[in-house]
Amino acid sequence: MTTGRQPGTGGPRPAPGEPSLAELERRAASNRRRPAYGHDALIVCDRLVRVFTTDGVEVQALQGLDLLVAEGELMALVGASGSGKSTLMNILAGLDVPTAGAARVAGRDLLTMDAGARLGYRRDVVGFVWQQTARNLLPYLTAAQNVTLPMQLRGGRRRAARAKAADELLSMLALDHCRDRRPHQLSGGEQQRAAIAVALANNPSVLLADEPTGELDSHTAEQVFTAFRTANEELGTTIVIVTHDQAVADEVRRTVAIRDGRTSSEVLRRTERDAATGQESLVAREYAMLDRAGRLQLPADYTSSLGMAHRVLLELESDHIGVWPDPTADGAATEGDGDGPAGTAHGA
Ligand SMILES: Nc1ncnc2c1ncn2[C@@H]1O[C@H](COP(=O)(O)OP(=O)(O)OP(=O)(O)O)[C@@H](O)[C@H]1O
Repeated sequence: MTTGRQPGTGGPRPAPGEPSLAELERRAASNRRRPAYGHDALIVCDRLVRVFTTDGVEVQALQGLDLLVAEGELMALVGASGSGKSTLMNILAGLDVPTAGAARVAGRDLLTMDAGARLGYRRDVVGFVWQQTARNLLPYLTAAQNVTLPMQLRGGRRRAARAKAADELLSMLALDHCRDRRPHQLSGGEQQRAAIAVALANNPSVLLADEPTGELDSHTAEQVFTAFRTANEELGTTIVIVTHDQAVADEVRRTVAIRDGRTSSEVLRRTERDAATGQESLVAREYAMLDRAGRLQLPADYTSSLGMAHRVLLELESDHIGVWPDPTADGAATEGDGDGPAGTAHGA
């Protein structure tokens, strides 16, 4: 990678009101004094690596994945099959251990926990909802008994208190009528909502869900998603949902895409109010991820359309970085093609 212009080696003077290069350098230096990565996040994945070895063949399921999730967030993870989503969820659930990197959830270090701490973590800190009902609910227990079971296993609450807490959870998720039914007497959507109640039984900090609406029609999926939203809003539970369901991904404020074992892009949605009409609308914007080494994954369709490969030219401007194809490369778009920089990284 070649930089077209280095700070301090010339280039146009900043326009009035724009920061000087000395100012940009000062800002860069102060960035270096920032607190540790993810110090205030509830979930911190720092250059997470997971390598599986089967019959001597290595698969790098996670390849230095960075992810921060704030307390109280409700967010979605998306990505093609094999991109590493389930591997990440299994690590966050305390069911698998990363090969390298760091992972912390609610202050617990997922790499160094011993078996006892791991058990406590799975019982008290995280709850999970899987796609397959059989993994979520015991078939011979009623919905209420399924919800009280994790409380019983944890201990500390009397029977009446457990029953009351289970009733409250089922009621919050609009499942009062299912209280005394066994899983086979519940619809698919009711089963998944009961699974959410079970996952919330011990009031975890984090609720993880892997394809929770994968086997449901869109109307039922919507009801299940509403249950997640209720848990997030009423109990403040931080929720991470892996999904292929675009409708679910569109409902949350932040959707993180994973590609080849790394976070590659994020879509943030926020409500904006039109200053003139006062009308509110939801605006979604896609961001590329800049990792802590400064690496940026440019979308393949952007780079291929401009013939970018291996080397690019960078240009630092006061408010963005321009990314240009290497004019010496075979097949690269020649300078003057198009009418602007090949790619830009505003604010990067
Ligand atoms: N236990 C394992 N042993 C060997 N390879 C594995 C194992 N688990 C996952 N992998 C491999 O790691 C990569 C990531 O798999 P993972 O299941 O995390 O992807 P995914 O994004 O969840 O896919 P899907 O959406 O299909 O569930 C894949 O190449 C997969 O084959």
